[in-house]
This record gives sequence, structure tokens and C-alpha cells, in this order.
Amino acid sequence: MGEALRLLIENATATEMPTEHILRAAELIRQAAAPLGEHRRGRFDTASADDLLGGIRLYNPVTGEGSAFAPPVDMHREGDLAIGTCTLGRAFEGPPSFAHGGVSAMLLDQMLGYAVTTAGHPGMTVRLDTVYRSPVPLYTPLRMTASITEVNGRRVTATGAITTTTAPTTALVEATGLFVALRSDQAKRLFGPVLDRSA
Ligand SMILES: CCCCCCCCCC(=O)SCCNC(=O)CCNC(=O)[C@H](O)C(C)(C)COP(=O)(O)OP(=O)(O)OC[C@H]1O[C@@H](n2cnc3c(N)ncnc32)[C@H](O)[C@@H]1OP(=O)(O)O
Repeated sequence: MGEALRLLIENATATEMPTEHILRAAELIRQAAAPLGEHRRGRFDTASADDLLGGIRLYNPVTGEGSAFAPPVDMHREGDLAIGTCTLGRAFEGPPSFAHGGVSAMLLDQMLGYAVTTAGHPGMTVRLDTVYRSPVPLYTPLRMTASITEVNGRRVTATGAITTTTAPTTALVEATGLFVALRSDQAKRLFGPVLDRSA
């Protein structure tokens, strides 16, 4: 379903079809959406397809295969380096033919988060600094990297970059993120209702 939704969003964003076609499509989309909404989970319920502790989040807006919104980014580790790949379609456009700057920040937040989490230092982003060196092109295979640069008690710093796959040494956007490991009281305060319901 995620793939179908992403095709829908891409075509809906790029379409130049006449108004009557768009109105008919809107009606068909409403018809498809209605039965899905008959049984929904609440705010604190994790998706039955998810495995929170195993790191599986089907609807994550960056990596989720089931997400209408995610590119999705495919992530893996090679030694100490986290690597991600994706291609951004029209829905991610900011400056004409290039990605929105907030999208780049979102991709890098997730990349850095993946790097720290899969290195055994899970935490939440408390700071993300982005440097935009060149616009990120749409419809172009992208490569992202991230790695940890410092572990200081509960604080972990990671850096990363977005490049194209054809020019992997030319950073288009760079980011440095600070992640903080939650104390147990913080984890309980923020995620208690979710953990209680998924236990
Ligand atoms: C496998 C896949 C993995 C995917 C990962 C995806 C990653 C996605 C990342 C996200 O998007 S997370 C969502 C965005 N982030 C948030 O919503 C976090 C909001 N912030 C908070 O809820 C609180 O800041 C938090 C509970 C994380 C920490 O609580 P506090 O701000 O009270 O900090 P605390 O008192 O626990 O301090 C911990 C340390 O961090 C430091 N610190 C906290 N915020 C800081 C900051 N902004 N800048 C610098 N240092 C900071 C703080 O000074 C302290 O340093 P020391 O240990 O040396 O005393």
C-alpha cells in the first residue's frame, strides 16, 4: 500500500490533467480511504506491524515502507558508517526542481539518529545544525552518510551529509546533531503510555 500511496502522491503533485480528471480522482481517493478509517489505532497505540524495540517502524516518515510520505530512505551500516539511499520526487520540492531545505534536515536527523542508535547509543535529538552548500536535486539518486564523532556521558554527537550517488565526495548538505540518552524517568514521562500499551 505504501508504494501505491507514494505513486498517488507523486502523480497528484506532478499532474497537469484537466480539472474534471482531478475531481474524479479525488472522489476515488475518498472511496479508497473510507474503509481504511473504519478501524484506526489511537495516539498511544503502536502499529501492529511495528516492533518498537526491534526498530521496525512501518510508517516512519523517512524510512517507512508503508508510509505515503517517506521517500523511503533505505539505511544500512558499513562498519562505523551509516549509509542511506533514496530519490526524492516532486512532493519534496522546495526551490523549483530541488528539495525543500526542511526535507534535507529531516533526512539527516533520521540518518544521524540511525547512526547513534545502531551504534548502541539511542537518544533523542536535542540539537541539529545544518549547512546547505548546494541545492539537493529531485529525481536524482542520493547517498547519505552519518557517523558518531563523540560520546560524552548521555550526550552523543554525530555528523552526516547528503550527496548524489554519482558525486559521493561532494556534500550538498551537512549536519551535526546532538543526541541525549533518556533517563528512565524521562523515558517513562514521554513514552510511558506507548510502552504500557505495547507491553
Ligand atoms: C533504528 C532507527 C533509529 C531512528 C532514530 C530517529 C531519530 C529521530 C530523532 C528525532 O527526531 S527525536 C524528536 C526530536 N527531539 C525531541 O523531541 C527531543 C525534545 N527534547 C527533550 O524532550 C529533552 O531535551 C530531553 C528529554 C531529550 C532531555 O531532557 P533535558 O533537556 O532536560 O536534558 P537533561 O537534563 O536530561 O540533560 C542531558 C544532558 O544533555 C544536555 N542537553 C540537553 N539539551 C541540550 C541542547 N539542546 N544543547 C546542548 N546540550 C543539551 C544537558 O545539558 C545535559 O548535559 P550534562 O549531562 O553534561 O549535564
